[in-house]
Amino acid sequence: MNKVYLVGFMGSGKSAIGKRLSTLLDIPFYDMDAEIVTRTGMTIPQIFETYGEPKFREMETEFLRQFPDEFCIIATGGGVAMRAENREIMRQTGLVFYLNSTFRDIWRRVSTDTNRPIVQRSSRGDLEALFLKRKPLYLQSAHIRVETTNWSLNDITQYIGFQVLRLKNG
Ligand SMILES: Nc1ncnc2c1ncn2[C@@H]1O[C@H](COP(=O)(O)OP(=O)(O)O)[C@@H](O)[C@H]1O
Ligand SMILES: O=C(O)C1=C[C@@H](OP(=O)(O)O)[C@@H](O)[C@H](O)C1
Ligand SMILES: [Mg+2]
Repeated sequence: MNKVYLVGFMGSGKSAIGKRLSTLLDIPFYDMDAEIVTRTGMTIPQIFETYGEPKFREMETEFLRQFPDEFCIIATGGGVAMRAENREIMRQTGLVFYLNSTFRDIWRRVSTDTNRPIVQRSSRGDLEALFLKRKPLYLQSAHIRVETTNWSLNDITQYIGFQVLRLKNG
């Protein structure tokens, strides 16, 4: 096990926890969205608008395929665990944590965000349907499920850090 992957729906805390976890464990952190933004020189909404969602999904898979072998934290985007190839790469190259949140928390966090094109084009009902549809695939991709409701970012970070050290050294 080398990489630590965080998966889960938009707003479940993957990026925020990934960053904290990287500080706690003193290992590098990569946010897949931020990496794709840097590589393309475009924002996520611009990529969706210019090239379309399928091309963005291809960029995500390409990122996973080419990423070097190193002990690091990777915050995935919320759609990454939907592709079988992505799930396979993640499970074979690392330990996958699913951050499980309630839809109520998710909606509170993301509904006004303009940087998530899927939120922009969805009603609350549409987004909740997507949340329910995706959940089984997050579960399929993950080695460990983390319940985040009523937990602070620091609590969740400490818990995942403890599990990583336990599994890496054990
Ligand atoms: N457990 C939590 N407690 C408090 N705030 C949270 C929690 N999880 C996420 N957040 C906040 O919700 C927002 C979205 O989180 P983010 O890390 O961007 O999610 P993701 O990368 O999974 O889409 C951020 O402002 C983050 O700080
Ligand atoms: O769930 C999704 O399909 C997406 C989630 C986003 O990442 P976060 O989960 O970090 O918001 C980003 O990759 C893009 O807007 C698509
Ligand atoms: Mg994120």
